[in-house]
Amino acid sequence: MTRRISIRCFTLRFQFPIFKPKFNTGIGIWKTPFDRFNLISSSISSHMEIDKAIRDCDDPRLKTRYKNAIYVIQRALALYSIEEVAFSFNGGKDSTVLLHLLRAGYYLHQVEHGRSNEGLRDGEFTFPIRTIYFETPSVFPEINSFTYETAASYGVQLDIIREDFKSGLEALLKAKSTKAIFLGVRIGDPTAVGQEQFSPSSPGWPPFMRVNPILDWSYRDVWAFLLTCTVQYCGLYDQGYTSIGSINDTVPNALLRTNDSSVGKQKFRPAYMLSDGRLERAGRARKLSPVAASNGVKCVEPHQGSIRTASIVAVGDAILFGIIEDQLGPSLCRKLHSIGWVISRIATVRSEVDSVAEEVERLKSISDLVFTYGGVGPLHSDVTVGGVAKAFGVRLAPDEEYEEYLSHLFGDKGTGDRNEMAQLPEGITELLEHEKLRVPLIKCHNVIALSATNVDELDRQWDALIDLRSTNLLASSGPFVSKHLTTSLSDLEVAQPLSKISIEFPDIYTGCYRKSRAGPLVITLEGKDQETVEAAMEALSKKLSSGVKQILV
Ligand SMILES: Cc1cc2nc3c(=O)[nH]c(=O)nc-3n(C[C@H](O)[C@H](O)[C@H](O)COP(=O)(O)O)c2cc1C
Ligand SMILES: Nc1ncnc2c1ncn2[C@@H]1O[C@H](COP(=O)(O)OP(=O)(O)OP(=O)(O)O)[C@@H](O)[C@H]1O
Ligand SMILES: [Mg+2]
Repeated sequence: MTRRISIRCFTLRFQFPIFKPKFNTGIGIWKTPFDRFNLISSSISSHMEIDKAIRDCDDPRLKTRYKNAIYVIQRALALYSIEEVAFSFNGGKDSTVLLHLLRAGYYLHQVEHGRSNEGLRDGEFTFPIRTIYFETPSVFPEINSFTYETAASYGVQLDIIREDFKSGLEALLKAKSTKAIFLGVRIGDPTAVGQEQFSPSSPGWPPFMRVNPILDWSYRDVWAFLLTCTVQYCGLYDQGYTSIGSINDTVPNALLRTNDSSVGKQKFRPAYMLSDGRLERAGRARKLSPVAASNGVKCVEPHQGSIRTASIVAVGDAILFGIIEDQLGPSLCRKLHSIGWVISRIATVRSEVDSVAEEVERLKSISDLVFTYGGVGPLHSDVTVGGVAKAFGVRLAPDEEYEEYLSHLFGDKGTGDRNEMAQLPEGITELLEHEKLRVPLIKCHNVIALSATNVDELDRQWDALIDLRSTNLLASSGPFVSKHLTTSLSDLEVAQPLSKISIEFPDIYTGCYRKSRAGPLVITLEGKDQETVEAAMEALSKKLSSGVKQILV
């Protein structure tokens, strides 16, 4: 059964190695960022040396990524003339990688066509591809100066555009015949969803081909390349920035914060120290709460006293057929309730992609967080992740970071060449890592796919989620205060006074149950504010007068 297999999958112990870039460049071995500064002066500047640095390095994954990216660049240069292509450069790390790939790719393309001297001016290589930079008033000054300085260093002629992307591109295409634009977009970027290495611009945009040579590169590939090639990158990345937007929406990544507060100012480790590349954009949502950010909705930070809602989707035919009794749902409800969250719905669905997708799609728009459990694993009935992808309208794509976790768990006992379990919703997946978890939890916007298959595992995953303070996912919204009352009155006698209380105290939840038909009725009043709950209880006791047996706290 799915559930058993999943238990086995996730109970082995292993430690995912923090990304330690291999700095063996053939020039020297870097150990610390400090060493890196010493090396900058001897940094590689020639386009040929980029190619050599990669060939000489001992990182097979980087070599493969490089080879594929160069292949895409060469295909583009074969399909379009040099006048018909442009490069969209903004000084960010991804576009810096692409700049150097284009330098190497163009050189290799020329060599292939027996024209290795073209593009050389006074022994210096002039970057031959028209380069566009959309400069905005809200750009980080460090990014702006890096963009200009880099352009000057590598003979790049920058076309500065001070319009929005669409209008700027329209004007560019009118002025100069541009058929293809190179971009440093990578899978995982919100804008990458649905893109291939060659993707026509979207409907409504001016017509050109978007060429994405590093689409399949991971965060660590980017850093492995920049460090291996010893090329300069914008200094903000050494100050904890991991993905850079505008000054209004970008802060250093809290996951890189150091404990050193001696100087009274927060300090951050460099970007390449971030171990989980999926959290690269964690510094890109300063003004949004995590939940709202993932919904694309603007709202204030979560605060004590506000109501936060969760929904739960249990996936499993075995629950619906009555073969197993679901214990995780009630346990999760108790946990959420204990931190003041309101559970709006708990639904159990068949182990079918469409059933999961339908429920998740509905609940994700009415809840702050949706939890799923069941249906995670290697079996054909393990459809939850596929259902979540479908709910968000994205496809499943291989996820290297996750694959690495799984290969640590399974070794060679994977499921063949393509590990289906390592296919995650493309462009929207965040891996929630924690030392208590053998495998990180999968989070897609406001949906968390729990892999727990029993209450112990659920406890562990819950503790990890609570502990992930940097994500502030499960911030307490202020605990509920409750008071109970027992009465010997009948339901009919209680009905009217209770409905009056609901009207008088709209913020109070009321609930009634009897342990047995003949036993007393237990009424619960619950709310966030102690005084209101007490006032409601007093009002109710007065209304029931002699029928009240006991008030319990
Ligand atoms: C050269 C270029 C071409 C773009 N083409 C498209 C496009 O075809 N469709 C689209 O929706 N967005 C397009 N965009 C916009 C990007 O997808 C994205 O909105 C932009 O890079 C801002 O990303 P950010 O919000 O992460 O800063 C393009 C941007 C640039 C610079
Ligand atoms: N203002 C801009 N001018 C020119 N190109 C841009 C601009 N903004 C984005 N792009 C293009 O879109 C790509 C993706 O942008 P994105 O912000 O994801 O990456 P980046 O800026 O290179 O690196 P980072 O993720 O660290 O910010 C860039 O590599 C670049 O090709
Ligand atoms: Mg950027």
